[in-house]
Amino acid sequence: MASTPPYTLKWGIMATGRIASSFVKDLLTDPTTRNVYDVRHQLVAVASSTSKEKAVDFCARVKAPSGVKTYASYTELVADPDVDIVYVATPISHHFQNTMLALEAGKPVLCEKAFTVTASQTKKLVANARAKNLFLMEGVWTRHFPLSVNVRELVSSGAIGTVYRVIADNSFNQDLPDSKLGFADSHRMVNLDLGGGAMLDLGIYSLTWLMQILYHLQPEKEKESPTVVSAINKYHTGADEMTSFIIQFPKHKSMGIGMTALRIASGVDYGFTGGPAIKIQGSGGEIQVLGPAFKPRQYRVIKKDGGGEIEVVDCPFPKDKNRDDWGHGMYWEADECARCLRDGKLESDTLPLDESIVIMELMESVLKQGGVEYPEIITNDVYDPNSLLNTGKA
Ligand SMILES: NC(=O)C1=CN([C@@H]2O[C@H](COP(=O)(O)OP(=O)(O)OC[C@H]3O[C@@H](n4cnc5c(N)ncnc54)[C@H](OP(=O)(O)O)[C@@H]3O)[C@@H](O)[C@H]2O)C=CC1
Ligand SMILES: O=C1OC[C@@H](O)[C@H](O)[C@H]1O
Repeated sequence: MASTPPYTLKWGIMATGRIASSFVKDLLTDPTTRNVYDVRHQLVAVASSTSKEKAVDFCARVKAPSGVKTYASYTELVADPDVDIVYVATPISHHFQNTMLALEAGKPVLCEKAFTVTASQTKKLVANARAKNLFLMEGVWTRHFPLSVNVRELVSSGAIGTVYRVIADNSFNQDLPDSKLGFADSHRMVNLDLGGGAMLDLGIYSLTWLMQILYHLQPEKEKESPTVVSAINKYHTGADEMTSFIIQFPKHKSMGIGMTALRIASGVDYGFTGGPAIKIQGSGGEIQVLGPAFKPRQYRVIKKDGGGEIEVVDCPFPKDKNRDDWGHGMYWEADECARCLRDGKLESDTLPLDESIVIMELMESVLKQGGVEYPEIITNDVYDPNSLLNTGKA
């Protein structure tokens, strides 16, 4: 246990949707329930682009402590001097303009995945954060799980030899009769206006598994950006509903095979009975990761010379009994933000900004090869504080 008092990070929450609620409930859990003693979190403000009532209702829903400020605009939130960092929890379509709004107001940002709709937008966010000396991170929570940390360490230690291939799938079982999916056409999962489609929302997790092993662990001097080929089936809205891609690292002789789909599932029971959705294959063995690619719960290590023995490691998500037994797993990325801000770091070593740019370039290429096109208002990379995406008002 640390003897100095924990560093407190004061959060401002932009948007009041589903993931904002899960994230804030995680912020409000006691960090010691996950054995964290060096940092803690305080919710200071919540903003809805729609109305103050929505922000007030949100606070009630997450059982926020009294005194949290509520705003009816994102502009008011980013101007609040008590806010240390802004969490952007809007649809993907809005991330570029909303993150820029916060950076322009001098606020560090944690922005939900996918970072943006285009690579050019991500590059502009990164350039702006760097120019202003502000912390910025893409919110790919899975990277910060102890499970991911353990698996990366295992691979680095050579536990399964040289890794030559990673296979990862993140697919949702949303098939309905008449070629329909279980989302209304207006839903952010399939609506092009909101950056919808399997790749940006779910495929990013498959790509995360490929990249955190095959790219992130490469020594800095040998970092090799991969080439990519893809195949896409489109939904009737124009968004991608089934997307597969192969990334290749010629110098390292390695490949990653990524899949995502809205119509079928990632195997029976996310791999617990039907085979894992993530396999990390090396010259000396294999690591299998079980559970949904965005929230896996177990990994298995099978060594070539292990005589058939399988090491099974469960990685639970700590819950806080005093917060309705809540604990989703987003607190680890929040802890990472707190440690970075405490230590004066402008980016995380776990998901560096240059890596987010490479990831965004890959996703853009995957979608372009499949002919997916998003509307101009959400691909535009010119910041506009008065954009409908910032004000919510036409
Ligand atoms: N890390 C994870 O596990 C998950 C991450 N996500 C990511 O989080 C983001 C938000 O997803 P989610 O919370 O499920 O989405 P929701 O639709 O539930 O919420 C989005 C919120 O954004 C705000 N918003 C602003 N403009 C619009 C608009 N035109 N249409 C809809 N909402 C708008 C709204 O809040 P308000 O009216 O208050 O401004 C709304 O409540 C996405 O980027 C998604 O990829 C989503 C789910 C899981
Ligand atoms: O990020 C995500 O992970 C969990 C899914 O339920 C959600 O749709 C997606 O946005």
